[in-house]
Amino acid sequence: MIRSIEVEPSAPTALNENGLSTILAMVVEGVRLSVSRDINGADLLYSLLNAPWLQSLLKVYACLQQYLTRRATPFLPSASALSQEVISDLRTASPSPEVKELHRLLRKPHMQASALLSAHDTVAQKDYEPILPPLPDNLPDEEEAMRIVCLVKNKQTLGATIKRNEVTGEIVVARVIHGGLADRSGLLYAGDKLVEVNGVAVHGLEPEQVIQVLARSAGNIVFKLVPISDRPVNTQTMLYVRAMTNYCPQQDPAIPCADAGMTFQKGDILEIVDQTDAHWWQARKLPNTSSCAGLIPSSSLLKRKQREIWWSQPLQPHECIKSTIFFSEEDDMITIDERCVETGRSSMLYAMESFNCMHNNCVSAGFRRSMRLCRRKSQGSQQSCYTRCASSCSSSVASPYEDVVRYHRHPEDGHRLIVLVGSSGVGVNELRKRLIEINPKNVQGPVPHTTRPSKSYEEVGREYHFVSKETFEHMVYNHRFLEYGEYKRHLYGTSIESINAVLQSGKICIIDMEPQGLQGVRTHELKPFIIFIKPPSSNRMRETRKNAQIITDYYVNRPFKDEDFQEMEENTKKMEAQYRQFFDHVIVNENLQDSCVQLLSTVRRAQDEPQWVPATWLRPAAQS
Ligand SMILES: Nc1ncnc2c1ncn2[C@@H]1O[C@H](COP(=O)(O)OP(=O)(O)OP(=O)(O)O)[C@@H](O)[C@H]1O
Repeated sequence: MIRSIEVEPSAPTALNENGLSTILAMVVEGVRLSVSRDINGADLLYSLLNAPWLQSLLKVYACLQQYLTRRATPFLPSASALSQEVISDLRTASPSPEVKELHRLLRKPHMQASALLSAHDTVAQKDYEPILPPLPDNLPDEEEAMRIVCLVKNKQTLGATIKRNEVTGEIVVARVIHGGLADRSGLLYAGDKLVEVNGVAVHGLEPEQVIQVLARSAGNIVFKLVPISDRPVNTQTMLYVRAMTNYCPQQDPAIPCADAGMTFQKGDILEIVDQTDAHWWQARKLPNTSSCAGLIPSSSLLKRKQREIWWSQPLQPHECIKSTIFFSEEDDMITIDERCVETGRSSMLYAMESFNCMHNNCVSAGFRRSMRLCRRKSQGSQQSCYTRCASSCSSSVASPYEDVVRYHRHPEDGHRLIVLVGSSGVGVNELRKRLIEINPKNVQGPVPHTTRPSKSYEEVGREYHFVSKETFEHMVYNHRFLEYGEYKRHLYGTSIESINAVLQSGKICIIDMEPQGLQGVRTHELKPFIIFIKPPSSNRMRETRKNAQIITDYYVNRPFKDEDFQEMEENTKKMEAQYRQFFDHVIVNENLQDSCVQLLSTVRRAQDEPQWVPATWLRPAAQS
């Protein structure tokens, strides 16, 4: 017969530190009575309630209850010293089993000075709650509600800026910098009115004079302030951006406080932690997120300046954007240096044929000697090949910050396109070729298109896709080429189809291209990972390129000359200055073998590890 177990009702027991145990004890007693009355299931319940693990849990619970009501204070601040004392006493004590066990326990490595007890002492000796000075008791009744804030000065800056209200003469906290001392204290807020700093009345003082008072203070800084009534709440979510321009607060006359500003360079990933101010955001530079944030101009502020300068520039035909713009005309503060290709003046001489890479389809495709020669010419003379213009070209150029997200390629997704960029002669082709040679099953270059007739030893679709001029021009018209050019009246180009063909075969596609084309290749379909190849110092170049040959217009190559190294260095600097924001990784090609290893591991990481990519690549619908 199943009957419910009845527990004698009793006066409600407060659930204090022993409350739960008491209730359970009563339940156990009730169940015990039920057992004696032979109620079905009571035996089981009784044994469950009496189980040792339940009793132990109750003890832990009771301890935690006690802990919640009491402040944790150390019994002594030097447990490790005491432990050493006990160990030495135990050596002379009678060797009972208890003494031996205690001795053994205290000598265990985790109890010794460097571990548990030492950690205990470090915590015990810290004073986490500095005693604040008592509130003055002679505060007049009519005075506004004041707050006394005491901050303990350390090596860190205060992390707050102040300004003076020119009408009232009041000194107000202008902004509290995220992660700074003031912010972490949680006691100072933007808008708080300062009344006194370390006992000095600040009304009517210049902000610089207040700073001097602060600088003089040693130890604690005591602020007397009228708190702001409505604290602004930062409800914005964290935003990550890639800087598309350089910024130096020290050269920015418009920044409210240069010392609170943060320098950044093109390509830096920034975590925007506060956008409350429409003009001045607070940001941290990744990967160092533990640091205090700094002030940076907001996107709209930079855009406005860009637009002002845009209209002051004469329009240049056939160019989407091609300008070197300065934020401040006087002092050269922010260089916004964008170029969205599509230049129309010169045709770049393009590919002829491979002279040295005819072994198989994988290696021969795309290694075009004459293309490298033409690029060298185009780099030297500032000419450019034709390149594809991104659909979002003008909008992305206008954005000083590009929204980015972490992208971790799913193993079933297509591989990311690997793009190598570098000054002519630096070793881009050599590295690309070697990567394909050591990984022919996994890595491949795209097969270029050409309008020239095929040679006897060439196979359709191996060295080139041989197409008619009409077909080629149709492809140009439909933006199907990443790069194309003309050489000896024949057209040559790298098409998106040929890249997709490699990617769809499940291989990693690797290309090299002129930096002017990077904007056009940065699409969500290709998700390119761009690697910049840099030369080492001229001296190291001289040493490492002793036996290297630079390709020439003739069939015979020649050794490198000092002028080549110099030119390479200059071109590298120019490329970095202009396109650095697009580089996901930089390899200094000093030792060829090391560079190959580095390239291989970088390519793997690009495919298998999370990377920052433009947010529009994962939300293409948002692309405008
Ligand atoms: N780290 C290195 N150490 C020694 N020699 C190198 C190194 N890297 C490349 N080389 C050699 O330098 C020469 C030029 O390299 P490569 O042809 O790859 O240049 P590139 O960057 O493709 O330039 P271009 O576009 O002008 O062809 C080649 O002979 C190559 O073998």
